[in-house]
Amino acid sequence: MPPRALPTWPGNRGKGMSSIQINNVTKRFGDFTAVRDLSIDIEEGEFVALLGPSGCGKTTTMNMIAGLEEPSEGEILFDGKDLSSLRIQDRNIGFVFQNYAIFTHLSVFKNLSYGLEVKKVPKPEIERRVQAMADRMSISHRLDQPASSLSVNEMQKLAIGRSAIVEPRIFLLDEPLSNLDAGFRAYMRAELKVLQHEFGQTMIYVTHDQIEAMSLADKIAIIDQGKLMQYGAPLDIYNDPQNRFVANFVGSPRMNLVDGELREERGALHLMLHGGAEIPLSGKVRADFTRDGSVHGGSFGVRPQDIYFGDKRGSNDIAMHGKVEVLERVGPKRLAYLQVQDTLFLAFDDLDRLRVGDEVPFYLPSDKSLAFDMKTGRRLGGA
Ligand SMILES: Nc1ncnc2c1ncn2[C@@H]1O[C@H](COP(=O)(O)OP(=O)(O)OP(=O)(O)O)[C@@H](O)[C@H]1O
Repeated sequence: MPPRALPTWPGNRGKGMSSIQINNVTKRFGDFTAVRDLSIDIEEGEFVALLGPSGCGKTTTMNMIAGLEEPSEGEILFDGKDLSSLRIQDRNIGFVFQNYAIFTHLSVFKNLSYGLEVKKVPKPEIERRVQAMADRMSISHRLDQPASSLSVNEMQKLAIGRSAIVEPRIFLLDEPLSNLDAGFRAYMRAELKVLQHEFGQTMIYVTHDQIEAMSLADKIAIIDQGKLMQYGAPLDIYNDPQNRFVANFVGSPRMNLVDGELREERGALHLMLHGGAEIPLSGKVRADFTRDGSVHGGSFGVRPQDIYFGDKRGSNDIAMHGKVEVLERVGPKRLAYLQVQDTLFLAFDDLDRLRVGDEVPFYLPSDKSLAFDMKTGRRLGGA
């Protein structure tokens, strides 16, 4: 792994960060609606990830913030002001795209100095700032070389340094790490977090990688088919997903989400799963399913990390029985695939005693299990 760069950047705190308000923004391309009635408040200095599957409207949202696309409806305010009449180059927004946008025929120095020259910064000041940024990015030994001679990893650092050097009020990053190999990607993830802290800029980061979003962002906006599904701090989203889409999208390994019909018999409520198994509901998750009285079918959600084996720990925890189909090593733990009729549950083998083929009891903790309405996908009950 490359060594951490030692010098720190003097930073931008208090020098021109921006808050951004996206108010009821819709973007249509002809008959197609790419973004629907989107509202997000971003505080100054915050690091916000736009997260969602391919084609959900992340880049379109980013382009509207940048001024590259106009909203069909709604408005975007910077520090409470509408900048739509300002030229893009006057908005003071920095970009880093997946494909770098580096001038490969120019030297590393020229790439770094370009934005400052456009702003007519005095020459000695340019030299000082280029040197400081090159030191910060550990590419100062490459300053005189053409950018085309850089490795992919150095190129990525140059792309970030080039945008950061002009100290934009807002930094937009669109999948900036997707071309990197896994090791350097993890390093750059950590490095970006440090840089954001040093630069102090408002950053918006587009990604379809939930691990990247969870580890980097102060807040995540999860988007599906142009609609905002949830906006909040990573842990709040992880612990308290507001709908089935978010529950399914966030978390690794994914949450167990099983669908079925509710059936009540002599006071006992069961979720009859489509694969033939049934979950006897009790405690909090039972109350969640029945709270509004109108739900007949639902999804039951429980994270693999919350299922347990051995002795029952909570009086309302739900006892199940399944066959260990597969054991898969994930780091220091083993992930068990438990077959219950036609339904599979994933759980971590927390006692490290399971063997493939075993028929074992396991427990679903009622207070950590989630209920979703099957029709709308909305969360029932809640934290
Ligand atoms: N100029 C355009 N004209 C027509 N449709 C467009 C245009 N730009 C984007 N779209 C469509 O809008 C939808 C959202 O695209 P967008 O690029 O914002 O998604 P995304 O979430 O960034 O996806 P990806 O991760 O694949 O880039 C897609 O279906 C895309 O085909």
